[in-house]
Amino acid sequence: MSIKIKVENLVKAFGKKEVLKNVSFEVKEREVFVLMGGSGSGKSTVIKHIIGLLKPTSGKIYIDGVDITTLKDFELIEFRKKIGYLFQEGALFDSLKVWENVGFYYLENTKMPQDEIRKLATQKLALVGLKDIEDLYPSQLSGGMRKRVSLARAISYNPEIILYDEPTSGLDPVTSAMIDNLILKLRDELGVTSIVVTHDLESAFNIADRIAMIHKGVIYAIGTPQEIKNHPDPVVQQFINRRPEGPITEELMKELQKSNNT
Ligand SMILES: Nc1ncnc2c1ncn2[C@@H]1O[C@H](COP(=O)(O)OP(=O)(O)OP(=O)(O)O)[C@@H](O)[C@H]1O
Repeated sequence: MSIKIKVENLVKAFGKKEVLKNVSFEVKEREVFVLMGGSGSGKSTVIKHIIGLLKPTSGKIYIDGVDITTLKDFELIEFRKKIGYLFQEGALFDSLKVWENVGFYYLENTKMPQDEIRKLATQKLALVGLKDIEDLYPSQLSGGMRKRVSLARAISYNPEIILYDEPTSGLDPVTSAMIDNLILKLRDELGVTSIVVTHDLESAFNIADRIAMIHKGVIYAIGTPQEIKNHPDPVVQQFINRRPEGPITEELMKELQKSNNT
């Protein structure tokens, strides 16, 4: 399988704070690649670079062999059509109806008649298990429904790559399982390549072809779900077994002490 996304020596600093110290990984075509790590470890920052919303301090990001960090703004806009992005907080437009949110790309960028866009929105909504909500506004939906509407929007223009930022957070277990199935269905039926940022360990182990753990600004561990389960490193074991005590907590306490003393 060919390499769809390659992140090479990605470094990102916000002011003096270096969030990503040196992140490198490759995602193969049709792969479901899960990125996990503690809060604030830089997962969303990584995927914002892949869609070109952030520019690296240094490093390269290749999509289909093209280094997107060197693209001009108009080239980047064209390139983004390959990529669907499910924002962590959903990011729906409150003043637009559900169908307009889902069909936003077509309303903004094409001359497609409105009734066709609406039909397309209905189809995408059905894919995420929603119906008869086209004319509602986001404020009239539950959190889980809003998340699924965002997902319907992310898949509206049939992207080759989908970046999911915590797709199952705030969802009930059944809806979460449905989203997991949808991620796999998009891979199997449409050949989509996915990067999924998640804290939901059950979902991660269910859907991942490979899992990478980001810690201290680098890719700390990477492998198949089985390899990660059997990983000998105590940091990985503390994380995947949700243990409150261990090296991650100890490092955190040391950092807190250090900042209290300065
Ligand atoms: N635009 C920004 N300006 C300044 N700091 C930022 C910016 N974006 C992210 N950060 C910082 O970078 C760090 C990583 O943030 P990021 O959102 O990537 O983490 P995350 O791993 O996705 O966290 P979570 O799991 O809590 O969503 C955090 O300390 C955050 O405050």
